[in-house]
Amino acid sequence: MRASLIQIAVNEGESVESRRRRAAALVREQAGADLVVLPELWTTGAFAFEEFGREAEPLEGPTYETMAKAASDAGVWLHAGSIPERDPEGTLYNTSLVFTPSGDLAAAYRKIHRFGFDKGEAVLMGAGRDLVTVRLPDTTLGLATCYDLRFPELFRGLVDAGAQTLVVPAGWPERRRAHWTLLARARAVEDQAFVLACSTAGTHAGVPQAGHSIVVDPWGEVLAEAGHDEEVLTVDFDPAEVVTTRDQFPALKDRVLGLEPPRR
Ligand SMILES: NC(=O)CCC(=O)C(=O)O
Repeated sequence: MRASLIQIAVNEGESVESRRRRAAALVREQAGADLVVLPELWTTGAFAFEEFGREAEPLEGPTYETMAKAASDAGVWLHAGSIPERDPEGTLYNTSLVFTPSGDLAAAYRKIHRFGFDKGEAVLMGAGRDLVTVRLPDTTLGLATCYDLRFPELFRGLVDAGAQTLVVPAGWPERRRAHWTLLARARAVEDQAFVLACSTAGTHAGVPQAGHSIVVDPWGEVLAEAGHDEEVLTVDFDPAEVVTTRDQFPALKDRVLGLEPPRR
């Protein structure tokens, strides 16, 4: 299976419309890949909080339309990263879109863990509640977004729902790049799954982005890692390795659930 992670640069000098056109062109260039992945909130930038309300779209808005067409033009499964979605009641969500090679929507995932503590995304956006998996011909994707990477229980939920390839679009800052790489590898090792983690390049809202999109195999080995700037990271992997790893080192079967809290 071939996956291409588009580590697009999100800089303030470029309009959302220009970046949307550029992202679509980059997706079309990946014809021949099985799966193409874009990062989190690449239209606005994940830290450009003031843009969320201004650039929010209905689910089937301009980014949806452009990406559906790009997926069908390229004939690829497309995880189109996430958009600031405005639902019919006016609530904003950080929503990922996955399209089939025919350009139909296969899944939408609203980010569950919002970043920012008492500001930014955490106060501007609503939280998703639903785990989302997507069945591809050769693997099952489990969807998560950026800050979700810090919450292993979400990923265990995805594994329990059948996920074998964990896809994590992000707008991760350079300041915490070491966490990004460490957590991507940790999720791969503990869940015995492929991790495809696609971040942004560039600088927006004064926050330099980490880049360093990364693909990790179920043994925790890094199959490919991008540099700091915009690039397309392409990797070939065998999704069946999830099954062999889980068979040969069946640690997931040793999970003990429902432990008692300490007695005082
Ligand atoms: N957009 C995000 O979720 C940023 C997450 C982050 O910076 C971190 O977890 O650290």
